[in-house]
Amino acid sequence: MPNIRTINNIHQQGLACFKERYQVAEGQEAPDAIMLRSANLHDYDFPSEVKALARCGAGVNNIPIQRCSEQGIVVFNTPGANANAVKELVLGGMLLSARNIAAGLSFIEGLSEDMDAKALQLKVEAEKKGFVGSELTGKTLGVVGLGAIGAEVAHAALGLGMKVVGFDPALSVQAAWRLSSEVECADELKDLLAASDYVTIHVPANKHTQGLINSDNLASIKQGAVLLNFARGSIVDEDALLTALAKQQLSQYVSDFPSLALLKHPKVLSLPHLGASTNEAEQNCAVMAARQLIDFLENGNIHNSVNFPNIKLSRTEGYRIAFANDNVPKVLSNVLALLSDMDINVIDMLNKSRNDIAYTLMDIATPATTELLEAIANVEHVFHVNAIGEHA
Ligand SMILES: NC(=O)C1=CN([C@@H]2O[C@H](COP(=O)(O)OP(=O)(O)OC[C@H]3O[C@@H](n4cnc5c(N)ncnc54)[C@H](O)[C@@H]3O)[C@@H](O)[C@H]2O)C=CC1
Ligand SMILES: O=C(O)C(=O)COP(=O)(O)O
Repeated sequence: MPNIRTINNIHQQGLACFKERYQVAEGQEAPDAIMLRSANLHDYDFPSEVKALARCGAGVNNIPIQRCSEQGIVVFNTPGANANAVKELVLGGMLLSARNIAAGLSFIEGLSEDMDAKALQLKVEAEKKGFVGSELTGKTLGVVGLGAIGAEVAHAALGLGMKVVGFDPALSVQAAWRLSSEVECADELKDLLAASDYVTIHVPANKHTQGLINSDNLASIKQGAVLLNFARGSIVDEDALLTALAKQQLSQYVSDFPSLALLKHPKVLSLPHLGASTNEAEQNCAVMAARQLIDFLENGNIHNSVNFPNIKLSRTEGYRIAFANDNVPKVLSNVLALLSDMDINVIDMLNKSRNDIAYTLMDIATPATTELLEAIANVEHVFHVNAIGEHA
């Protein structure tokens, strides 16, 4: 029976997918796979049994991908499964800032309950002029990153009557197909910043996007623009942000990632990383992650991995083995020669590669023995081998 260790709060519907065929628990011993959300695993010691990690969500900056690849651990995420939830909160963030909602709420919270009804009404009507806002319709939204979330935000903004400019030089063909032709494409990030009343960031956090919004770029931003960050804190350089707020270049920063330097800043609205925290998104992500893990553990198939190639080999007959190796010549032929020497017949086979990693699924006529698995593991450049399901 395979073991699943959970970290973070994983939606019950996702856990229910494993039925009684699996042992699933927080802190489960000898886990074949780990399911998690935002927990930081950079200093985590992976037990030797771990074959897969499933991030119930989009961002994988909390996972040491390179180390996982080296240890043959397949890392999955759930692209698009929480995009709608983030989109809705981004709309909320724009409205919070456009209509002074947070300031209005604190004003009301600060009123004394000792007032009579008439005094309350007079006070409200007298003070509301301090909270006059502006409308989103007719304004320009700049969307940095037009993947699953960026595209949804762009479409919702068009629906509100905003003009939308996007920037995404690495946009996938699939994502481009999803995008409305009404989204204008900026050639440079600076062009987007110069044209937008609101700028929202939807790129992954990695070494290329660290400090993507910096003093150089912020110098181009339209005077008084609002910056929204529901992607990751590291994408915005904090010193540059504070300077832009002080110089009124930016009128507000709305962020899902509170930081000590910004906590009490009057022009910063921070939320406690709530973008994907809806029942629907948590369920979508957990169910998708669980299904991907089950197909991997039971069939070796890989769908939505961030480090291994996608692969799907239908099960017909025989006994399945899977192995991963450095993506260099001769490994496959060496493994096939070994099978031939051991008089083992191959019924079906699929080999895929991605960057430095090659991965093979093979259905053989007889159950894989420990001797066979050890022999494959000893082939030069093979770094992981596994018998899928019941074997000898
Ligand atoms: N606040 C929250 O709770 C959540 C935050 N996120 C964050 O949002 C990020 C994006 O999520 P998705 O849209 O689902 O991912 P996605 O992978 O569908 O889209 C990301 C897009 O960013 C583009 N991109 C990458 N580098 C870029 C750059 N330098 N400039 C412009 N575009 C660039 C890519 O080409 C891709 O189209 C996640 O990586 C995660 O960090 C995701 C979900 C929830
Ligand atoms: O999916 C993402 O990238 C998120 O940031 C969501 O994080 P969470 O699952 O709510 O901890």
